[in-house]
Amino acid sequence: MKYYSTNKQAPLASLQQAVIKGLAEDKGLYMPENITALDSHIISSMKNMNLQQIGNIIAQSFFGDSIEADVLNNIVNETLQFDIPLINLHDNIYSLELFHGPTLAFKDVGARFMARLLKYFIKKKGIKDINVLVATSGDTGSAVANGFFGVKGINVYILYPKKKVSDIQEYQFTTLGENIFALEINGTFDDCQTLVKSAFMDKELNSKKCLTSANSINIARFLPQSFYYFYAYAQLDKINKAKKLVVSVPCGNLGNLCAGLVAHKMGLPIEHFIAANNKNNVFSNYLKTGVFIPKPSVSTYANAMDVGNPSNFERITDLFSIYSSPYQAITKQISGHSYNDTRVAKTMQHVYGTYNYILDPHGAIAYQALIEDESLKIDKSGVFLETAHPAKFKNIVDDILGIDINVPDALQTFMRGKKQSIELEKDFTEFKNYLLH
Ligand SMILES: Cc1ncc(COP(=O)(O)O)c(C=O)c1O
Ligand SMILES: N[C@@H](CCOP(=O)(O)O)C(=O)O
Repeated sequence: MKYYSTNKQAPLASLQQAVIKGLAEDKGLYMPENITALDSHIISSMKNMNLQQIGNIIAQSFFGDSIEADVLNNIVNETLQFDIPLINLHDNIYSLELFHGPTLAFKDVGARFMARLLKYFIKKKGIKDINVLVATSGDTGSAVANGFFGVKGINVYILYPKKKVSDIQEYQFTTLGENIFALEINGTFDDCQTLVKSAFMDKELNSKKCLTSANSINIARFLPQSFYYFYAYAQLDKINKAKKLVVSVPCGNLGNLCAGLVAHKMGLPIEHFIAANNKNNVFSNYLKTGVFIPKPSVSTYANAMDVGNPSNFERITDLFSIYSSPYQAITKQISGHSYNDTRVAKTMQHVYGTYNYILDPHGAIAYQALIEDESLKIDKSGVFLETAHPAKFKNIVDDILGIDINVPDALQTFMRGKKQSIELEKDFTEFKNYLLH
């Protein structure tokens, strides 16, 4: 399988090239040339499979012609060492709990997969030294740091917006040391993302350093995120509730939603998607107006979704470019909602008070969008993605719910470490000089 750039101005790349490069040289995002539809009987047999077995089928379909079967199989099995349970919250509403991995957010799936695949490719190619650049609004940083920690020959640079991630998230990627370097940028997540993308376009930097990205711009981070859409379906199918499925996704950089759309293109019968935004509503505005206008992000309770210029918008438009009217096709498939912090707090209080379930602010946005969206009728099943453990946002959750949420051991371990970070301005020359020092 070859990968093309969404900007269509770069040569096709092999999987190995796409993973090692991260971003295409025309600044576009790589997409697979073919997204093969699975036979419906394979999808219906998934109800009798576990997560690893399902992950292997999907991975085989994407990457099977580029990697030996046993290698791919091991990568998938090592990646998916935790469950992703679907919890019936009430009536026809289900929470897909994506926070049971080591860093307690959905990013663990893509980050663990990518770390293993990159290790395999750099060994095969004899690359001795590679630098992974990551922009994070909170969760990608910790998942990638965890995935690459201690791996010889790989240095990870995590760019995060100063004072705009939760305390626990910050501990998770600033306390590890060794090959993990945290760069505290005086700006927003979008500034961090722009610095990373600029680094890939800089000739001098690329002639001196081998650079790649572990954001969802990297195909190996992005595509594995479709595994769990199939697994959610399989869990519902097992209890005869998979017909007429609506999925609500809390959106920031749009990688997670886009992975769901890829799963749908592979034949997964999801009837409708809901894109749930916080006040950073560039995408839900686009769904309403047809105009995509990036804007500076504002800080919200759901900080990991504070994105003003989502990267994967171009993958979404690319997926729908086969239609004569892409915008109409997109809005038929996806509806959008946006909520402010007051609404998020009310939702969290309502769900905790009524169902004794603690939502994190990101999941709360997806839940609210799901129950409000007109696509969710009584005969349908509604799934929202609960993308992070609520304890990652302890201060906010405790304040809103008046509780003292228990912090799992996995998170407490990080909090015992010492923060080490380097402060930088949102200035490319400063960042470049830092990388070259
Ligand atoms: C907890 C959480 N929810 C939702 C999102 C938004 O996901 P995406 O950037 O793939 O749209 C993020 C950030 O990626 C996140 O960390
Ligand atoms: N919300 C993300 C932002 C980066 O998203 P990515 O999926 O493109 O890596 C975060 O938590 O860092």
